[in-house]
Amino acid sequence: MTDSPLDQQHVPTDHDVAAEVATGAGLVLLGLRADRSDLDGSALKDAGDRAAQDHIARMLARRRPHDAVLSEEGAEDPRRRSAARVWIVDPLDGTREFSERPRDDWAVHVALWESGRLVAGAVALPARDLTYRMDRPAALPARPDGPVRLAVSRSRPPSFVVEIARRLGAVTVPMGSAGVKAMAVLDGTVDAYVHAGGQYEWDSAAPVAVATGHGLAPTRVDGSPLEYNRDDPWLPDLVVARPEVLGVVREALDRLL
Ligand SMILES: Nc1ncnc2c1ncn2[C@@H]1O[C@H](COP(=O)(O)O)[C@@H](OP(=O)(O)O)[C@H]1O
Ligand SMILES: [Mg+2]
Repeated sequence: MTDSPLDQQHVPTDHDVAAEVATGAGLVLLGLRADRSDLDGSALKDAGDRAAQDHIARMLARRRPHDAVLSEEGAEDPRRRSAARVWIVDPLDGTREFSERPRDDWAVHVALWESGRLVAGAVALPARDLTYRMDRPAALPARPDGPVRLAVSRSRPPSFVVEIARRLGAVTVPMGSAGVKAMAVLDGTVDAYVHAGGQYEWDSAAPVAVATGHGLAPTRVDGSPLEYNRDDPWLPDLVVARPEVLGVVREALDRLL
């Protein structure tokens, strides 16, 4: 029996939408960076934030018109407090690195929160031509012997994380963007990403969705669950660790807190 034309139509899942929207915004950002050589520094950051936000808002309105959106660059959407489905978006994470051509450590984050949990998400790393998806996990590469490798902010490494690294005898690996750091755990570049001292829900939602899809169990630094779509989107700390180091990282965090 052959499928009817309707059966053959591909109905995009929420995962597909997250990946399509994040990848598409990444292409817009790459184009902007290539075409607008007249822009630099804060002008390029602002243009990037705006172009990616416009693309994402337009695509989500087209693909998922009934859902609310919480975006770093968007106006507060009053529907989001009562909505069952909210897209949590950072149109350009690692804005500073985006503005420093030719750095590639910047990302686009698109996640979907539904009734209390993250159910879809994608992190695009446009300058590396990669999009990580919650629903397409790859096995983590084997961990090499040696000290724990911790991803930290290259521009403002939190003193809390520097102290954790000292106590663990860890090597710190500086890079921009929360999404890039979380994906560096998945691609085996580092063993863990620990952050404290300030961040918002959009900085971690999509990276946490993707890391969860890859079998990891991200938490707050005190081990409590990460909660999204709260009234105040301030969500200042995060731990994403591969299983082999989670125990020692947790122990160091518990001692310091
Ligand atoms: N102390 C802090 N307060 C607020 N946001 C912070 C922060 N430290 C890091 N972030 C945000 O987390 C993201 C990753 O930062 P970093 O590259 O330093 O690790 C950046 O997002 P944006 O680039 O979207 O602003 C940055 O603004
Ligand atoms: Mg961000």
